[in-house]
Amino acid sequence: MCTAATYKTKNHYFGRNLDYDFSYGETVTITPRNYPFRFRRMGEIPVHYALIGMAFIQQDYPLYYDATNEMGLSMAGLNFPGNADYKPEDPEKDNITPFEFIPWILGQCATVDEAREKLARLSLLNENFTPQLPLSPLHWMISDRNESIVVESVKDGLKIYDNPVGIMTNNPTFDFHLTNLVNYMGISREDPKSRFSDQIQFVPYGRGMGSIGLPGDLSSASRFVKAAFTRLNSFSGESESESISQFFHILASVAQQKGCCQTAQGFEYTIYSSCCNTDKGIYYYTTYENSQITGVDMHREDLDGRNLVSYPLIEGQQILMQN
Ligand SMILES: C[C@H](CCC(=O)NCCS(=O)(=O)O)[C@H]1CC[C@H]2[C@@H]3[C@H](O)C[C@@H]4C[C@H](O)CC[C@]4(C)[C@H]3C[C@H](O)[C@]12C
Repeated sequence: MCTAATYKTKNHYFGRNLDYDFSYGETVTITPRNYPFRFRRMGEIPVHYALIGMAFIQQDYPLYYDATNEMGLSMAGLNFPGNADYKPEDPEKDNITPFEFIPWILGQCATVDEAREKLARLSLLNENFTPQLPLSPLHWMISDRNESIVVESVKDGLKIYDNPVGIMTNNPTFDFHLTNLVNYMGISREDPKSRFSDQIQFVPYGRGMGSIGLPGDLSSASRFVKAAFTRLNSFSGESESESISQFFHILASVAQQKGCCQTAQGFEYTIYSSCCNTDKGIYYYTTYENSQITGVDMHREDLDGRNLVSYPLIEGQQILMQN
């Protein structure tokens, strides 16, 4: 399971929980402007926007999970098993493999509107990175500081949804999540008013009772509702510290603790949580065992370089002893 989110104060923030049962060895990866992006069917883009995000580097290629470019456009891929359907080559379209999708959009687009133009010609090509690294079934959220969309390549084509909620999780398709949210319209941050019956008057016996019924389970549908409620009711100051603290709290509301979701390989857990200040190009993260927020600033690197820059995750707790 995974959850992605956006958040805006003075700056704009984009990030996600990466929930899975094992790690590929991903690193915070900066792709500078002059690293040549070679596409399987679309030739080479020698110069493009610089990117920062989380990626698994293979054969000197950044396989991004989520990233932001220097213009503040961001993108995250989340699992979409059983629904993702990638296509054979279509001579009428821009054929991009799913693992090239983040570089293709973030390398060239500054806004969601520009991404929409590229998406109008796009087909997601059914071609593996290598036989050892087959394609993952994914869907994506793309966001700038003003709006978000969701992209799903399914049996009957490429679907693009406006995402007014600024949250995304996993299955089923995105339209379900928006409809499902309506089931929770009675939930509120305020004390509930009794509408049970006019024959009996209820008085709340404690705080937080307006949110009774908000789901707390780990399913994708429930995480969507919980994260949407938390994000849409979020209140924080505008400083960097207050904003990223609030962002990590939104993600924490749907984080997964080891042991609660069993898989064939073990347990699904929140391997990392990320929060990118998309205006400043600073990528913050925590890991399951490192609650300290660590940051990597793309503008401290040579963005005109040609080589990938990779920061291994700091994974152990950084405990500050106070005595
Ligand atoms: C597993 C990750 C998604 C996490 C998630 O959504 N979990 C939910 C599980 S569930 O539905 O609820 O069961 C996805 C997100 C990005 C994916 C990676 C990126 O797409 C980059 C490459 C792409 C290659 O084709 C496969 C390896 C890979 C390195 C992918 C492995 C894996 O599928 C990742 C890491």
